[in-house]
Amino acid sequence: MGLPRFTCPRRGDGESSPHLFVANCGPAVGLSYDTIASVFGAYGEVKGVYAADDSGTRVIVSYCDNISAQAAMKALNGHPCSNLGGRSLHIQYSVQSLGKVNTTDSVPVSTSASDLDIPGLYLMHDFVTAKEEEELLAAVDSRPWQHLAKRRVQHYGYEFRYDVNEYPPGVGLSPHIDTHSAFNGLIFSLSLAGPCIMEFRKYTTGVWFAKPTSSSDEENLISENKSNFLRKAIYLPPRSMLLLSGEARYAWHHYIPHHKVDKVKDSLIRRGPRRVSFTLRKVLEGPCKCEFPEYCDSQR
Ligand SMILES: O=C(O)CCC(=O)C(=O)O
Ligand SMILES: [Fe+2]
Repeated sequence: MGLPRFTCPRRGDGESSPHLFVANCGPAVGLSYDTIASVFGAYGEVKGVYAADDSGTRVIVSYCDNISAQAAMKALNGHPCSNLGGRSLHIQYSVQSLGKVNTTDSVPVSTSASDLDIPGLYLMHDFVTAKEEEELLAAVDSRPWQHLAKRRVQHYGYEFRYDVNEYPPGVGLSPHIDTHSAFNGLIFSLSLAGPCIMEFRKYTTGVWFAKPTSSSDEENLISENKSNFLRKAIYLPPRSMLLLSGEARYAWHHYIPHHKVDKVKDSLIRRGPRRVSFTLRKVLEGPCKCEFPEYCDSQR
């Protein structure tokens, strides 16, 4: 299956395109493609709304003609839009190129940690029973959630530890390494309610510094050179426990793609209404002394 391919906006693309590259807009910020199509439809006939990348926050709105695109650009660029939850969109012209993007442009997803061959990575299936899962979900749902831009969290212990994360469909997490100087060498993550895939990246030239949720990370993600890292991915079913230790914890970025459907071997697996993860970390006393200084904020 293929989708139309659009090139990133370039200087000089001018106002000659019926295709708009729209940032700060998409399922990861709570705007469905139907809603976007209907809002942009006020300025002309919309041929389609497509994901511009896998961030969930950038889309291509494709009109039948340039005039409609110009009208939408004028009306919507940089202005808070009440029909889009008050969001201000950042719009640029984009151009459609020949050919199709292969939507399977993703790394093969393994179902067991041993297939990935990343030292220190472990996945235990059925770590809790269905009954325990239900009880854990009921326990967190009885407590207040804190709303972040794309997901909800609950903190236990220290305030900066995001120990329970809730991801709605289509929402993931930008690539990051949990800060070495803040937490010790073991990070556990228990997946409940819905599945997802987790991608691991080892950057071969330098480190890609990132905080998980800032929009500038998404900019970095789009512009990064995809050949400078190794990629591997694993399927995290509900009730499984992931352990990141050693090299997996210290040297590999982990990333949850912003997908609604994941391709796992030959199956397409829908994310489900939500995924809740219990992330368990231990606060580190003193500097990190890991064996991966090139990735370590204590040793740089
Ligand atoms: O949701 C998960 O399984 C991982 C969360 C995570 O990586 C984090 O909070 O740092
Ligand atoms: Fe993390």
